[in-house]
Amino acid sequence: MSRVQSPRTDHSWLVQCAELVLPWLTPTELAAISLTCKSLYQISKSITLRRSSDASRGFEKFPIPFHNSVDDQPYAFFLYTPSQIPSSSSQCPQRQSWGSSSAAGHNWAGRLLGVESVLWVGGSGDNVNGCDCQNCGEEGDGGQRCPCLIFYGLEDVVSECGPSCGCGLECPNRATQREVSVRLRIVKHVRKGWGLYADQLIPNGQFICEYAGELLTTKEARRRQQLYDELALGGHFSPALLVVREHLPSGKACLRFNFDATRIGNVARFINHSCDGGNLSTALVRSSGTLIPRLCFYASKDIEKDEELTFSYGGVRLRSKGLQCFCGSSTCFGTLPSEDT
Ligand SMILES: C[S@@+](CC[C@H](N)C(=O)[O-])C[C@H]1O[C@@H](n2cnc3c(N)ncnc32)[C@H](O)[C@@H]1O
Repeated sequence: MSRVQSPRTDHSWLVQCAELVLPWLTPTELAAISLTCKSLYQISKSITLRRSSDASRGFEKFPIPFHNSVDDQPYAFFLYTPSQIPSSSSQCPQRQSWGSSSAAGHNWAGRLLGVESVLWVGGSGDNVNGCDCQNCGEEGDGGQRCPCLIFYGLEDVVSECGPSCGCGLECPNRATQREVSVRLRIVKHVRKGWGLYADQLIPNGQFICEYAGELLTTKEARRRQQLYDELALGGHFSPALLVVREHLPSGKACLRFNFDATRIGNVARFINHSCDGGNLSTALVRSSGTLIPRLCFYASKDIEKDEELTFSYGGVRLRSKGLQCFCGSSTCFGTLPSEDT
């Protein structure tokens, strides 16, 4: 004879399902479901707490918490990728689990469904101390010498080992390909929105992070910029679409890259602008064997704990109605840099 299940058993089944499903929901969906019953309210609350304690969803070395004493938004919602991803719609995920108690400790590619990093180097390989190049790992006057590490005569272009080398992530010439290794937090400012802050002393020259996000075609970047401009008009929307132009020594534009971290990105999407150049410098980093460079951020001076990390978004202000700048520097221009893409 079959027994009728007790309400208590049904309830624990609901809780188990909720623990599996709710981490995939957006904040709006989570808020709606939390209104349905006391148990789901409690689960949603603990998911919200976990989300606000680590923006990186466990992908980086240290948790990167949100702090907000301005309003009641506990965290900013976006999908996390530690490195660039191509933007073709079939490869970009619509959802990513975030806020489950067992979220940490997995390979990121597995959690960002359907997406492979264009620069991900899996496994450490046999030759963990350097790449396959003849002189890799030799100590020269200035320390490590590797033919893969070439400066093109321009301060802001750097080359690292990449997929065409036999080395793994431990190679000293892959400094920008590992996790974010400094302690950071994300703090809300009443006028600038969220910003990225140092949670430790960061020495001059230290690599901070790359600008990870979707790599767009220029056509798609233009389409999105139009959309973002319209959304920004209504306020409460912070686009994170960055266009990088690589110039030939002659000064003529040579290559253009469009990185969009608005929907999918990493912590770099929270770095605000400062008209005085801030405390970060940028470099385009090329890994041998890859075509697309990555934009990387380094400390351009010693940065104190609790200091905001900022850089200059550029010097061009083409739009007459640019957004107001609140960088607070003595050289503040009044409006944010803006350019039609
Ligand atoms: C890449 S996002 C930076 C993170 C952003 N504050 C957020 O809340 O997500 C760029 C946007 O941040 C805001 N922002 C950045 N720097 C600013 C500044 N100095 N003054 C005012 N707003 C700023 C603008 O809305 C800009 O479009």
